[in-house]
Amino acid sequence: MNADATAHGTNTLRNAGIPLQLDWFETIAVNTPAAERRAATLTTRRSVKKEWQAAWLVNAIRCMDLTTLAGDDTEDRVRRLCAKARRPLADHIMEGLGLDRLMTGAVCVYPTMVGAAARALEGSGIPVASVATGFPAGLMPLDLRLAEIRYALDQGADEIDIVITRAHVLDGNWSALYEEIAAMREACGAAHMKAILATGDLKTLRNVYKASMVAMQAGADFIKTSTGKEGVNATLPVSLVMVRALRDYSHETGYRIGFKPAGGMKTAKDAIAWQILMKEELGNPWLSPALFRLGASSMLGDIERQLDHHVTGRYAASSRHALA
Ligand SMILES: O=C[C@H](O)COP(=O)(O)O
Repeated sequence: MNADATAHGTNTLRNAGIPLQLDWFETIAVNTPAAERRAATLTTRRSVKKEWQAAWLVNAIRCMDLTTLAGDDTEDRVRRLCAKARRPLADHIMEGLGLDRLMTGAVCVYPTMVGAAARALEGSGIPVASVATGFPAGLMPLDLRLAEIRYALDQGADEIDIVITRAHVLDGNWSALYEEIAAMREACGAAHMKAILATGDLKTLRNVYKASMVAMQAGADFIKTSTGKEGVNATLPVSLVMVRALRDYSHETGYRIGFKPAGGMKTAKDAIAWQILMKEELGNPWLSPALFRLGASSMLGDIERQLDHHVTGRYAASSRHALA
């Protein structure tokens, strides 16, 4: 195991991966109704109000991969997003909360936008995450997918969000999945790798557990639910199964793996629900950007609106909190 300093200065052990262990997941059974029931109770048993709510929302910003992954992205849009990542809340909200400094966990963009993001974030300490490997479908030859990782790194990416070949999961070809992810991890070098499982394409929660385990065995630093482009993106039952797999892997190996729900999360309520999941299933260490990221292109606006209300007692029109 090698010690690794994350972008936020928290020391953690980086997952080196292990040889493929089929017996850790081959016979796994997932009780879907029980997972759904457990996920449903997460948000009903706790009522988070006032200062506590504000603190959870500020933490959500610290853990957010502020994202733009659209076909009409431009360098201008990316620069505006980076400005928002540096200063996610209006001055009066920062003052009202008594905060001096706050920034997002990362900015997440397409590979051709990495250069613009890296320049705009220079000196901020905010990492640039790039999607790669034929995002979102991953249906490209492996050598081109690996070359895309190298391109993004060359442009200045600090983190790489890879996509897996869903067919390997649907066909139960675990060794092909393992080999692919291990090759990607090697191409990432020192950059942390998040493995996007595209859970909405994987058909069963059992497949979600198995794909999570293979990704971690192959050396993923984070497992991530979705690209934001599948028909169904991040859900709490899927996330519960992934964090249980993560907990099992950590228990077996001692490595702490990060979790990134992504896709379709838009509200402050979502931000709190996923943090409750992390706290209840894994504990406080998984509420820091080193081990938890919320991948979202349009959640920050609602969080800012709720924090504005907390500080001023009034709801501002959503147009006042433009972008993200
Ligand atoms: O990785 C992040 C996701 O692509 C963001 O999805 P979203 O646009 O639905 O928030």
